[in-house]
Amino acid sequence: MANRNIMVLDTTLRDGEQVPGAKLNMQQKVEFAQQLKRLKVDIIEAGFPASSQGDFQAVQEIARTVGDSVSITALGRAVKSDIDAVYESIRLAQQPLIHIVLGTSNIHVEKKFNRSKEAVLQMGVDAVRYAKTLLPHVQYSTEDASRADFEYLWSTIEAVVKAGATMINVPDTVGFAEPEEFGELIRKVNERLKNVNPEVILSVHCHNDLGLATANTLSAIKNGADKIECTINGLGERAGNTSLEEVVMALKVREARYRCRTAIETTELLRTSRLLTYLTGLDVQVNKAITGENAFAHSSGIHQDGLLKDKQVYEIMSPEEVGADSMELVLTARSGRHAFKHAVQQLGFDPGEGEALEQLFQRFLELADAKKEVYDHDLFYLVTEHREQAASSQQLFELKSFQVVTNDECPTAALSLRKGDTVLKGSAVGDGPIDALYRGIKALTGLDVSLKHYKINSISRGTEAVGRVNIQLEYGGKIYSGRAMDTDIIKASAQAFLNGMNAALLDTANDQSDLSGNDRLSS
Ligand SMILES: CC(=O)SCCNC(=O)CCNC(=O)[C@H](O)C(C)(C)COP(=O)(O)OP(=O)(O)OC[C@H]1O[C@@H](n2cnc3c(N)ncnc32)[C@H](O)[C@@H]1OP(=O)(O)O
Ligand SMILES: CC(C)C(=O)C(=O)O
Ligand SMILES: [Mg+2]
Repeated sequence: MANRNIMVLDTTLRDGEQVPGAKLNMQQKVEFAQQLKRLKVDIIEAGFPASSQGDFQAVQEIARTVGDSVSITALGRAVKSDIDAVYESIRLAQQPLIHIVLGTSNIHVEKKFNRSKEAVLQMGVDAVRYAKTLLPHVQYSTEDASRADFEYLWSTIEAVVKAGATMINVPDTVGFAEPEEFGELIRKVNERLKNVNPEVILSVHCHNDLGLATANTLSAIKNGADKIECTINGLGERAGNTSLEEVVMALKVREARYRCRTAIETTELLRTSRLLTYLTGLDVQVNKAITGENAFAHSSGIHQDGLLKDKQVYEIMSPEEVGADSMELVLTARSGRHAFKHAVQQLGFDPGEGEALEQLFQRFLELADAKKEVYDHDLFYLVTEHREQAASSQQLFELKSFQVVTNDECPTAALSLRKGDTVLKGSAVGDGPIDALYRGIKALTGLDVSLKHYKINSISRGTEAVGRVNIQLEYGGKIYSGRAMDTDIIKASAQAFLNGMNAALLDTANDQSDLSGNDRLSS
């Protein structure tokens, strides 16, 4: 049996934008919509045009500039003026779709609208009839469906389908459903819907209040849903929406079980997630499935050993499949001899055997206990010092001291670095303290690097919180990462930048030795 196609509607620009702090301007929305097109989503929900002139214009601009090969929709209430705003904003797209929402649960009908069920149902029918005079494609969302009385929900669906709705969206608006129950709801709706009009597309829209959005969406797919609504990074009202990357990868990795596929270009997933983080300033938790920083990082010895023997031992999908760099082995005091040996060999050294290896490994453990994470340049020092090859370590930079003065006028950084036996001192001004620091480091090292990514997270609470800084820089056409942790976030920022530079220097040294056929770094 051929795999079933599941349509993907991305609502990051509508439900995702309902998150406090996630407000984007028009240019940012268009940039994100362009990335969604590269990701190959089927439908982009671009906004709620009746809410403000700014949102109307953003939806219109997305429809005009991005809506040539991807369907564009926007949301409105079951109110004529909202539907007019939706129509006017999306009509320039090639495949415009009007989206109308109206509550179906007793709570919504009684508390929000204070009307009879019949009156609310009629509002929905009238809204769909009106929308159909404007466009052929109309989606109707039965808001709060998972808490609705089933027979009332069904009469609403039947009535709006008869009025011309071409898509029925069943939302778990408040994230109340659990997977078995939601699957059963979709199975029942699907069964009846196919008898009324088999052409109508059945869609689901889940929220994550109990952390079940992905599970509920997958359960709905198993039970006949043709279309899913999701957001990148699971961004959305309250605890968020179904995370697009999680459902798409679950369908891909467990294809044999679901027998469903989406058109999503999975290698664009991480790029899309990073763009959203950059545009909104809302970070992804480090252990978030698929797009979290640690999603493909392995730090314990038994896992690292298994992965080095065969990636499948601890990897169910390859990082490259979602657009991430290849798997990352993070060296910590929980790492074992296999991972340590591998890292030393990657640097171009021979880690030795027997007693020699054991001595080196014990020194590594001491360092790892003190430093939490051990980076390439730490290993480099460890190995070269151990072998009395101090001359080779002349090329790496170490932070000796720094002072940053920050004010409105000209934030300034004064710092000194050590390079082998030489101490380099200098200062710089910048747009802010980190900018001043990085300008100073660049001037002292003389390395023409460009900073591509800077991220800081707090990894503990209180005034003693440890800041973890991750950077990416470009040097010689390649991207290098650096990270560092410290209770002083300015120090962590300087150290991460230097770690990235040292990684670039080590790589360059290795490339040169490869070219000359003379392994300069090995003993
Ligand atoms: C589950 C969801 O995510 S639904 C989408 C949520 N998105 C948004 O709310 C978009 C942003 N919202 C807005 O900009 C504004 O709330 C607007 C423009 C929609 C409405 O603003 P206002 O006219 O000032 O109304 P306000 O928001 O205070 O109240 C909502 C009104 O719409 C009514 N309403 C709510 N949902 C619907 C609906 N689906 N269909 C028709 N009327 C509705 C409410 O009953 C209330 O009407 P009332 O004044 O008669 O009691
Ligand atoms: C508009 C609808 C689909 C919605 O966002 C919800 O019910 O959560
Ligand atoms: Mg929602």
